[in-house]
Amino acid sequence: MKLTFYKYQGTGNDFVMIDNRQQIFDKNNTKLVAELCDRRFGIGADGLILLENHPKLDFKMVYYNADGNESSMCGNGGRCITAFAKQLGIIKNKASFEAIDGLHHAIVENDIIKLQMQDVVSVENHQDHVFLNTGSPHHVQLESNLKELAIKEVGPKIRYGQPYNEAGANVNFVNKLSENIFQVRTYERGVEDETLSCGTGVTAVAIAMFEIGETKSNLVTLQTEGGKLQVTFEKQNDIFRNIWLIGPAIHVYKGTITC
Ligand SMILES: N[C@H](CCC[C@H](N)C(=O)O)C(=O)O
Repeated sequence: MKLTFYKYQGTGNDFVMIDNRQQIFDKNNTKLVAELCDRRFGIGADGLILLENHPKLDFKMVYYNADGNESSMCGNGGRCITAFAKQLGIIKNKASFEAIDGLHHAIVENDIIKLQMQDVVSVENHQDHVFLNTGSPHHVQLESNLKELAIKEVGPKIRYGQPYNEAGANVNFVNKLSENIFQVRTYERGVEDETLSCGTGVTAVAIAMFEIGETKSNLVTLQTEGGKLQVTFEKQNDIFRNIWLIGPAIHVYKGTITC
């Protein structure tokens, strides 16, 4: 089969995007998804995203990690699919779409996409880390020397360790640069490697830093290996609402592949 795909990246978190409105893609073919995401034998990406029709909303988003398995919400992917929908002429500068964690609204301002994330109702503040779910599960811990951090060794130990085990969590290491600017490195579940940024991850970091008092600002800048992201939110009665993930989403190239 000849497959047309679009390569997108959001602060270095990259995706194979497929217009699946005609339902042409074999969604149960985990091996195919992993092969397409393979950086040596395939196109290469952190994940694969299907854009599908929705009966009421602009579109539906289906997300797969690079290991080929469908997974939880991808924040950078949500920003990239919004840019993709605009490129396809499905939307102009606003979108409402369904993802695995529910309804999302998005706003396009040139290359910058603002994506509304689901509310966060629980933030677990542990002794040496914070755990919360921003559409995907995230472990957040402060780490002063991110430059020297052996993330490929330390990341999996936490991702597979207690209490996450096989189901796992994404692991975010944070260094505070100023009152409302934090440097972040992320080891991602399902990619099983460091990604240059993680959208639900930086959202988790911003909320976690506010929760533990490392910032009093509700507009937080996250410096990732792949670039700058911003997160805004409001905390009302112990619930974090009106959460927006803001940053670039770039079309890299369009291609075809026989598979
Ligand atoms: N790997 C994550 C999903 C993608 C998250 C990330 N790419 C983002 O931008 O939020 C997980 O399995 O929980």
